[in-house]
Amino acid sequence: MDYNVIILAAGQGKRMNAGKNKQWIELDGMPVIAHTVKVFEQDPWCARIILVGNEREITLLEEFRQFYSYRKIMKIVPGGKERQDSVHEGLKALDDGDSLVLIHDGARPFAAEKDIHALAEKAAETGAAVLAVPVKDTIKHISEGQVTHTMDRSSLWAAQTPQAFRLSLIKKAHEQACTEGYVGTDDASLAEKYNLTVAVVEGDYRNIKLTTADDLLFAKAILRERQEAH
Ligand SMILES: Nc1ccn([C@@H]2O[C@H](COP(=O)(O)OP(=O)(O)OP(=O)(O)O)[C@@H](O)[C@H]2O)c(=O)n1
Ligand SMILES: C[C@](O)(CO)[C@H](O)COP(=O)(O)O
Repeated sequence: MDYNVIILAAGQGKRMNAGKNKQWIELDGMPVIAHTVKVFEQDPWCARIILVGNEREITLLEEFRQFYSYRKIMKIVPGGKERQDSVHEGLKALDDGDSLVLIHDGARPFAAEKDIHALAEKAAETGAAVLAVPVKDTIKHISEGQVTHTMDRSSLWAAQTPQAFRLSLIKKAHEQACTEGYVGTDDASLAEKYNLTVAVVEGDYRNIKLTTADDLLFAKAILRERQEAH
């Protein structure tokens, strides 16, 4: 099995409040983005990486690629204002419509190879698949400071990345969304909007997105657990 991956690093990390793009925060002496790229550099199924970065950080990303001798990064392209715009830019860098593309947040450094493989296999079969985990909390619907109702948790799952698609399908969905001005918070939601079936592969709770400062505590614990396992 062969896939290409688009890794997104063109955000600002406002909620992390680190005074810089959160991709450059160091964990175990390596920036977050280096941990994320390493997962795919090491995965034999990954053929090519498209890295999407901030316009003003492209040179920094070129230097980063050289420093870590990452060989699979085929292109480093500037992203856009929203995550969806950045994915769209990444998709434009790929042109084999039949191929499988994975789309992944640079801010998720702990995706496990076995989950990536299960996801790729599922998308190769169905055209579109996401990693997700069942929600653990009770979820309330709130309006004007009051609970309107409690959701049925048995059908609620939290979507993660990577998400995997046949390139032609997700390109078409992104182009249509762009034309219509539709914005979704992930790529699968665009596929859903245009009536594509999206399969779910159960992921791992450790595949966190580093969003706020408290996520770094969990990240450090995950790295410590890995070191102890070796
Ligand atoms: N215009 C954007 C916005 C986000 N991302 C990327 O999408 C991933 C998930 O987004 P998120 O966690 O929201 O990152 P930020 O946008 O950086 O964070 P914030 O919303 O707190 O500013 C991150 O790896 C981020 O770099 C991107 O490539 N381009
Ligand atoms: C794509 C994503 O990581 C799936 O959980 C998430 O939707 C990104 O969301 P954010 O709004 O950019 O934090």
